[in-house]
Amino acid sequence: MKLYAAHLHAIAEALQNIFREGAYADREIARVLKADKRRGSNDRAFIAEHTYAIVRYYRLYAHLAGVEPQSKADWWRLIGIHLLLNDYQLPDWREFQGLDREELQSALEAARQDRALRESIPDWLDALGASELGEEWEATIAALNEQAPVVLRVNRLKADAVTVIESLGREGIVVEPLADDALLVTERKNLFRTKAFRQGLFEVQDYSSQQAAPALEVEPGQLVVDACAGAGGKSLHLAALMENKGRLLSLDIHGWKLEELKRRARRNGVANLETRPITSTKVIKRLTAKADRVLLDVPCSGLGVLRRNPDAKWKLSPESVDRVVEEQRQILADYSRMVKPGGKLVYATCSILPRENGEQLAAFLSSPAGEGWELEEERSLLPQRDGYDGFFISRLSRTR
Ligand SMILES: C[S@@+](CC[C@H](N)C(=O)[O-])C[C@H]1O[C@@H](n2cnc3c(N)ncnc32)[C@H](O)[C@@H]1O
Repeated sequence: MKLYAAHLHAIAEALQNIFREGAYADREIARVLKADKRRGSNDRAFIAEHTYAIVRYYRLYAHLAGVEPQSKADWWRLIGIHLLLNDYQLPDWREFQGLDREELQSALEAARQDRALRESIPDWLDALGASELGEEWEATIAALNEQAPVVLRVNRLKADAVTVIESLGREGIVVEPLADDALLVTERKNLFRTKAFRQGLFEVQDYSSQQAAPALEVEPGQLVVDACAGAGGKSLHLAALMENKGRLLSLDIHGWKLEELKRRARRNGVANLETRPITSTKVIKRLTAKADRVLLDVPCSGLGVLRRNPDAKWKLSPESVDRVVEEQRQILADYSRMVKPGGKLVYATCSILPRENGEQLAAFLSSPAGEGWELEEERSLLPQRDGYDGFFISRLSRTR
């Protein structure tokens, strides 16, 4: 593809804001793309794809460039390195002067000897991953640097797989059945503009994430609480599994996320969902021993979804991981009380660290709060083994 200076300017601006102004990569890319409405879908895809790739390989590229980028010229240098390593022919522009493909290749070979550099992650994260996952870490972090597959979940309140496949097919988008209600998108296209999406026939949701709601074994007519609902990816799935019958309470500490969930619920034809922001501990206390089912899709490090959110590598710290582990402990201890005896709870994370997953659960079960609970099932999903996001899903039942 021909290189356009305007695209590279947009990428440099996004990178500066992500790395120096603390912007989130997804929001910043959306902002940059919105700023110039004349761009076509190929231009937009180019900017998004290459910005993400440079965020992902930031440490490696900065090492090869020999700079900690601060200025526009520095970011252009990183962009040039990225393009050269991805077989682009660099135009004869002043910004790219001094960049040489062969020199770069030999510097890359040397850098590859060091895993943290090769995989472009901070040293502390490499040490943490190795100590937490042992031999599995090397393949896990390599898989987390690959581009994520795009998976859809058919909204069974409105459609079946065949309807979605045919509707998207009419708009030139090919999807293949994957398993259950999951469809794999074989070519990247803007799915959100399709008729099928606007009609609420599907949601974009990774296949690992699609396994959380079914694990809760909900039944139509139950009282189900999704206690960390966010914008509701899993609430929408729960409502479909409940066939719109019973009560689904979606809670979160951030009311604005629940507003987004309400919009999505309308599009999905969900009729049994109520949102409730957690404004005080009373919201949880009032539900003590009331729920048949509780989903705890807790805040986590997000290390299982680095493919989608590569900037998390640069935003996390050992301290922030410790903090989130403590939040999870608290949520598990307090929110599990909402389950009534005989009811069930799913504890899930999009992390690959045993500290946030199996160890967190084991600590709960051996604590006073875990008395009267039994572990029914636990599964760790790894990108290199299972093919999708890193995820942890466990189900507990309350015996008394
Ligand atoms: C992993 S995200 C949830 C994603 C969501 N379930 C989905 O499927 O789209 C975790 C959510 O927990 C929320 N959260 C953080 N601390 C919380 C707390 N103490 N109580 C309830 N929710 C909390 C965050 O705002 C965030 O939306």
